[in-house]
Amino acid sequence: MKIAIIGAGNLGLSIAKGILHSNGATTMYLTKRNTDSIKDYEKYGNVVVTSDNLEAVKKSDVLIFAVQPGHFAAILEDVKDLLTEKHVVISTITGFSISKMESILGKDKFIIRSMPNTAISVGRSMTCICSNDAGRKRIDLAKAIFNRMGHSLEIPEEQMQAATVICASGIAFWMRLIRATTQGAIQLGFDAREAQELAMHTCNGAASLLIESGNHPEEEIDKVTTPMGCTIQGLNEMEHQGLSSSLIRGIVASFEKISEFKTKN
Ligand SMILES: NC(=O)C1=CN([C@@H]2O[C@H](COP(=O)(O)OP(=O)(O)OC[C@H]3O[C@@H](n4cnc5c(N)ncnc54)[C@H](O)[C@@H]3O)[C@@H](O)[C@H]2O)C=CC1
Ligand SMILES: O=C(O)[C@@H]1CCC=N1
Repeated sequence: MKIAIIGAGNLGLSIAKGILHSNGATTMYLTKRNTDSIKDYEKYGNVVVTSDNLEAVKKSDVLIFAVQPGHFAAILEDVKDLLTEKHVVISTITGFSISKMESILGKDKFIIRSMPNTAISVGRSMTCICSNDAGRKRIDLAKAIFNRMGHSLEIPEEQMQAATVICASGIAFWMRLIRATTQGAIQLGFDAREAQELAMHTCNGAASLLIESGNHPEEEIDKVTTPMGCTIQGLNEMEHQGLSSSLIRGIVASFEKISEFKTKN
């Protein structure tokens, strides 16, 4: 697979790391306007670093765009005449609709809109995807690419903003929960490094339990909560203080913000 990542910034480089981690490409082009900070990637023999988007597009089949929303239309205009039947266009751009991409590239192009998260760099992204009509022919290819770097789910385009909140911003939300747990563990006497180790591996274990068993979280909670025990005591206190409510409200506030962005653009 010949992949180009157009816009090797935070997310683009996370994807590049995920692709390298999973041996997911025969060649990979990484583009950026100023390439100094990413030249090191050329130490991987199959990686080409360049500021020339046109060269990257010509030499690649799968084009993953990870630039800021304000730059995307102009870049599509620049490359559109180079697109052929071999190309699959995958956008990771927040709030940029498929119809907007089609209006620049044409409806006949294979277009996939995706929302990965930065855990793609370690092969653990939750990635939501959707496509235009033509792109349906390449949706399995897109899923295969993202499944090598985590888990993917096809969703209707209307849910893409909500998926951004849950999956992309979600990394930040979960980080805060892990940090808060770490702070609690330090207060109980662990040193900072151990406290984080306990917090993050417990978090990993909890998610893995659900992924592997298919169980509802409450089924797993029931197994841990001894009647009159310490777990239910802690859990109820967290709920009295608004744990679930605060998470839900934060998610809704984040969605309101992203919806505002959509209206403005
Ligand atoms: N950071 C995240 O967790 C997520 C970000 N996104 C989306 O991904 C996109 C990129 O976000 P970030 O990586 O955070 O931004 P960023 O600013 O770190 O990266 C964008 C990169 O594009 C490069 N660039 C600008 N113009 C270019 C051009 N003409 N040709 C080639 N490269 C060019 C910039 O030099 C920069 O390195 C955004 O649209 C964002 O909405 C989506 C999901 C998650
Ligand atoms: O915070 C943001 O607005 C962007 C979208 C998803 C991740 N970062």
